[in-house]
Amino acid sequence: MPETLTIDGLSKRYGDVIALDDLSFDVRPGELFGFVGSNGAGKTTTMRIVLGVLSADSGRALLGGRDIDLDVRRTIGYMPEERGLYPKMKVGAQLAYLAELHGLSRAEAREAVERWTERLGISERVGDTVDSLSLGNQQRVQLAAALVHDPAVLVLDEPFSGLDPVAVDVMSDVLKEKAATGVPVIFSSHQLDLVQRLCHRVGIIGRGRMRALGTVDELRGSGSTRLEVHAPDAPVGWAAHLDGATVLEHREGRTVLELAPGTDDQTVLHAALKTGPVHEFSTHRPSLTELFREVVAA
Ligand SMILES: Nc1ncnc2c1ncn2[C@@H]1O[C@H](COP(=O)(O)OP(=O)(O)OP(=O)(O)O)[C@@H](O)[C@H]1O
Repeated sequence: MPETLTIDGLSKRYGDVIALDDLSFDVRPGELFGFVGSNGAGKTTTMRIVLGVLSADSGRALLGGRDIDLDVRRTIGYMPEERGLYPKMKVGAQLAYLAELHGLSRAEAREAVERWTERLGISERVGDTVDSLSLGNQQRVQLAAALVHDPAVLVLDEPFSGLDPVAVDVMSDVLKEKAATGVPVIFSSHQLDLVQRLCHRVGIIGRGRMRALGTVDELRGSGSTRLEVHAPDAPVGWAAHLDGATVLEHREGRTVLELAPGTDDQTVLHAALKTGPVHEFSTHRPSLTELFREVVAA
C-alpha cells in the first residue's frame, strides 16, 4: 500500500554550519515532488537522513508514520548524489545482487534486472563492468539499481544531471510511471524547467529551511504578476498611483508593471484605457526559475 514520506522537523549542523533548520514537508503517495534549492541549501543532507546513512540532530523521517528503521529502509529506492555502484562489477550481476539484497529471490531478481535494463535502454551493457560505461549510462544503471526491488518510495539525488535529452525523457517517463502506481517520488534537481514540467509539487529549500512549497501553479500564482501594457498615448506616470502596481519600465508607450498578489489587473486596464487605445495587455506569470531567484534572494 502506497504511503506518505514525512520529513518532520529535521535539524542538522556540521560544526558551525547549519545544514538543516527545522525542515518539514511530506511527499504523498503518487506524487512527483521536486526538491530544489541553491548549492549547499541542504537537499543531499535531507536525503541522506531519510536513508539513514546520516543521523539528524533532531527531527524524524517517517514512511507511512513509521520511523525509517532497517526494514523500512529496504523498501526505499535511493539514488545517491555520489552514486554508489561497484565500478569493477558487471552491470547485470550488480543489479541482481542489489535486488537480492533487498529481499528478491534469484529468479525475481533476474526478471527485474531484465525488465529494467530493457526499459532504461542498457540491456546490451549487462555484461560490461560499470566503469566501462559512459557517465550517462552509469546513471541509467544507478536508476535501475534504485528500481529493481520494486521500492515503496523513490529518493533520487540529482537523477537528471549529465543526461542527454533522450535519457532525460526516459528518466522522466519512468519517474512519472512509478508515481502513477502510487509510489511517492522525490528528486532534487537544478534543472528548473524540467521540474516545472514534471512535478506535481515543488519545495524550494534555502539555508536549511523550506522557503516555498506547493504545486507549480500555486507557486507561480503566489509570486508577483507582471503585466505588459501597450497604450501608445499613455503619458509617463499614468500608472504611478495605481494601488498594488509598481511600474518597472515605461518606454515608447509600453509599460511593464509588477502587481502585488491579489491586485486586480482590470483596474490597470481601466486606467490604461483612460489614456487612449490599448493595443496590447498581457500578463506574464513568473516561471519556476524566476520564482526561485525571488525566493532565494529574499
Ligand atoms: N560532511 C560535511 N561536513 C561539513 N559540512 C557539510 C558536510 N556535508 C554538507 N555540509 C554542508 O551542509 C550544507 C548543506 O549541504 P548539502 O550537500 O545538503 O546541500 P545541497 O542542497 O545538496 O547542495 P548541492 O545542490 O550543491 O548538491 C552546506 O553548507 C555544506 O557545505
